[in-house]
Amino acid sequence: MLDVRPLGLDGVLELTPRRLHDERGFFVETYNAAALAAKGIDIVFVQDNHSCSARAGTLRGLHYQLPPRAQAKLVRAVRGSVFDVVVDLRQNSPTFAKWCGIELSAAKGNQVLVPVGFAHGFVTLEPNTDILYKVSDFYAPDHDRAIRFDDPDIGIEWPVDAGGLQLSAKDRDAPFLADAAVFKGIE
Ligand SMILES: Cc1cn([C@H]2C[C@H](O)[C@@H](COP(=O)(O)OP(=O)(O)O[C@H]3O[C@H](C)C(=O)[C@H](O)[C@H]3O)O2)c(=O)[nH]c1=O
Repeated sequence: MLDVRPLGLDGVLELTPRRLHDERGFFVETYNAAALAAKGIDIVFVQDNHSCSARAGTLRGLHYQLPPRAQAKLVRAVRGSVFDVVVDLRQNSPTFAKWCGIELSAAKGNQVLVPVGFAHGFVTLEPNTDILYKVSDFYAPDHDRAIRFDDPDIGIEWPVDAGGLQLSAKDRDAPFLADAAVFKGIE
């Protein structure tokens, strides 16, 4: 009932729960802890978040929380679509500063699992896009961090023109990776 596809960075997965269609439409278990555990994913999520972005080209990220409040995330689009990006911030990782991206859409019903140790961001691909996501620790403003979405040392190939992006001040003024706190001691 749950398809899992590795996305090339350690522990970053695309999850696609199977939709059960009938003449009314469909039903899908969007989160089932036992189904995740059966795939070796034993993360306890404690908070649900919902962000709504009115415009295409709205970019949120790259965000993460530092230890001891680091968060794993399970992200999905419930309306519209995004290009979703995950960046390895584990200093000792062979894929440090590497990124992977995937389109998440309400139509596909796919999700991305972001482990602790990674930054997360997305850009909306259409107007009125709603993203729901679970996190494995509560919001901790003092541990909340951002890195520039366009850091050349990461080199994310966003599928939208940088000129027309909508960014929060926090994201517009975020530091480059070289000046940011990263995850030490997590392999
Ligand atoms: C994340 C969060 C934020 N807030 C408050 C703080 C601000 O007053 C307001 C908007 O926060 P922010 O601008 O950080 O929201 P996004 O830019 O959507 O950031 C989120 O989206 C990127 C893609 C992520 O991966 C993170 O989960 C998260 O940082 O909500 C809360 O009250 N609780 C929370 O858990």
